[in-house]
Order: sequence, then C-alpha cells, then structure tokens
Amino acid sequence: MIDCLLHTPEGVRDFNIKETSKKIELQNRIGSVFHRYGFRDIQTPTFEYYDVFNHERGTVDIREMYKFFDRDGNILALRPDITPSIARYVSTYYKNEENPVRVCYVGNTFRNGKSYQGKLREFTQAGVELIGINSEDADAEIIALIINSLSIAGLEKFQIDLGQAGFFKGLAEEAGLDANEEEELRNFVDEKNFIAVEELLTRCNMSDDLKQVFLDLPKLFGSVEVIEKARKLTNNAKAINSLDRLEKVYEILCDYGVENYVSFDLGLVNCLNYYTGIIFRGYTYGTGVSIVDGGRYDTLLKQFGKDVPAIGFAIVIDELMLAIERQQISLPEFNIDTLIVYNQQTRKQAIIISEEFRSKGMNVQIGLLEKSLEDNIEYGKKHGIGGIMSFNNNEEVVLVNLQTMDKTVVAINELLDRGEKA
Ligand SMILES: N[C@@H](Cc1c[nH]c[nH+]1)C(=O)O
Repeated sequence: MIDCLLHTPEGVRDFNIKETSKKIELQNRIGSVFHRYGFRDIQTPTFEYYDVFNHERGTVDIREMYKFFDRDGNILALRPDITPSIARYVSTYYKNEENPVRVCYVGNTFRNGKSYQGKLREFTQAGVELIGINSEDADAEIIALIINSLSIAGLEKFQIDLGQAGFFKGLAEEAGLDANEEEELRNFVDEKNFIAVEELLTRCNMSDDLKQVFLDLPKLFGSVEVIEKARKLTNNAKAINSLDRLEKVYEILCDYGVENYVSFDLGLVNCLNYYTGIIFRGYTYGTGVSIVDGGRYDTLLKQFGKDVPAIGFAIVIDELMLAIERQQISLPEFNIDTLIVYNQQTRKQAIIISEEFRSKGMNVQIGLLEKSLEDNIEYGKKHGIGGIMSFNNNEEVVLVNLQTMDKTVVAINELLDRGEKA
C-alpha cells in the first residue's frame, strides 16, 4: 500500500534545491524578456469560480478540472490555464481602457488528465497576453517574443509551428458541422487520430472534396510553401483569409529575422476552443509534448463584458526544464558563497563578519563549530558551498576555498579590513 504520509499523489512532485534553483533562473530569464517587450506582471488567484473556466469559455474538458465547493456551496476550480483569469481581470479592471493592455505572469496550473503517463497534473506556466489589438503585427510580435524567450532560456534548437484556427473553423462551417461534431473532430485531429477522423467524416453529410481536405490536414505541414498548397485545396472565404493572414505574419517574422524557427502546420488545432485565429505550438528535443502553446482569441473577453481581441501564449516551464536537462544545457545554480563556523568565544566576530558579507550581497550560512574542519569541508563540498571560514580563536580565522582546496590562516583584524570572501 502507498504510504500517503511520505509520498505525493500521482501527477504532482517536489522540486529539490537544485531543480528549484534552475526553475527560478529560467522563470527570471523569461520574465526579463517579457519585460523587455513591455509586458508587466500580474497575479490572479490559483482557484476561481468554476464559471470562469467552464465549457462556454472554451477551456479544457470539465473532467480535466479539479473542482470543489466553498462554504456557501459555490463551485470553484483550480485554474487549468491562466488565460480566462486574465480575460476576467482585464475586463474588470481595464473595462474602459482603449489602449492595448500587455500583461505577463508565472503561475501553477492544474489539469486532471486521463492518461498522463508521467505528465504532471500541476505545472508552471509563464505567459503573456496582449489584449486590444487584432493585427498581423501583434501576431508576429508575440511569436518573436516566444522565440526570444526560448533562446534566453538557453535553447538553440526548437521550432514554433504555426496554424490557423480560422482555417479549420471555415472548413467545419462549410461542412455544416454542429458545435459538438466540430469539437469531436478537432479533438481527433489534435490527437492525430485519423482513423477516428475518417469514421466521423463518413457519418457526416459533406462533399467528397471537403472530406478530402480534412483528411489531408496532417499532410499540410512544413515550410511556407504549405500555405500555397492549402490554398489550392479550398475556396472557402474564411479558410483563405486565414491563409492570407499567415502569409502576412510570416513576412513580418522575416523582418524580425526569426523565420528559421517557424514552420507551418494547418492540421494544428488545440484542445482549447477559445482560439479564433493564428495558433502556435513550440517543440524541442527532449520532450514529446509542446513547451509553448498559444494563439489569438478574439471572442473570449467579450464573455466577460469587454469586447476586444487578444493574443497570448504560455511556456510550460516544467517541460522546458526537462528539455534543457536532456539537451545538457547548463544553467547557473543558486549557491551559498561561504559557511562561517564559530565557537562561544568567537561568536561576536563571526556574526559581525557574516552580517558584513551579507550586506555586500554574499550568501552566508553560519553555525556553531560542532564538528571537525574536515567534516565541515565535506558538508560544504556536498552542498556546493564556495568556501569555509572557521573562527577557531579570537585572533585567527582558517579560510578554505572549496574550489581550489587552498587553506590559509588570516588574522581577524585583517579580515575585517578586507571584508574578503573565503
Ligand atoms: N492558456 C493557454 C496558452 C495561451 C495563453 N494565451 C493564449 N493562449 C494554455 O494553457 O495552453
């Protein structure tokens, strides 16, 4: 039997000191790029009224949400993604704002997925939302921001697939699919389950040509030429407009000089149903699932009372970390610079020195000298500490540099003068 006291439930995990330090480093780096593009941080609650995320909003399937009640019987949900919360926030606090709103965030999200072999059910997203503009320039800005964010994280090889929710929606409308059929089809296409797609299409009454376009969706991926290929398959106005838009966005991405990271996939759909225009998904080596998801959602905010277009994305930090580790990309870790040990007689000097070092920005651990110097060296090495300062008596300090293993003895007065690092 699983010992519930010592284990975490399936789908959630602890992050040890090393991992947490890397995770924070990644979040900070990515956050700094968000800031450089003019986005500002906000925080929304981890759980909200279930209505914020319910099916009408177009978020995940109800069964994937963790739901519970408050003491008044209201249904609450742990956020499965942060975009609806931002839509609620901006619609409330920027109701009459006419200028675009640029916000960014880092937070944990929760999805109770069905077959999540090894996939986390609590995962951290770092994302941005650009609210109030519907233009190809805004689309390209967001994609360029994704590429710069992944680059600053240390990734060199990654790819952003671009698709168009409008392309699929145009075809689905032409086929006369009702909302349920459209959703079913979108989920099958998303899962790349083309046997199920074929089976569903034979049930629906549509022209063979149109059926063929749906069946061809998985082949419509690759470089920019795919857009031309897709154009030849349909004359549906919505689908054609979507392709025109993709082409224009691509031109702007060339101005940013990031086109090499981009490819096209018209079979790209998303389990989230709020997307209305361009959608994107980022991949890299070392993880089978996407590290970035996002797209344009021009009708979501209207549901919260502010009828404005929007676009955004979220990087899944946990998947990015996995990829970075598997690609052996190094990230600096947070480390303790010095361990200061003292005895009853030398306590005061040791405290003065440690406070002085801390005021200079150094990370200092302090403790009573209870073990031998050798034991402290072993402890320091094990925990990546830079050096040891051992206050054995009132006159002298033993300094050990744990990188070089140089050992020196320095007079306390001299040390106070130098304020030096061990
Ligand atoms: N919230 C989306 C990503 C996104 C942010 N903005 C638009 N889309 C997700 O969880 O996949």
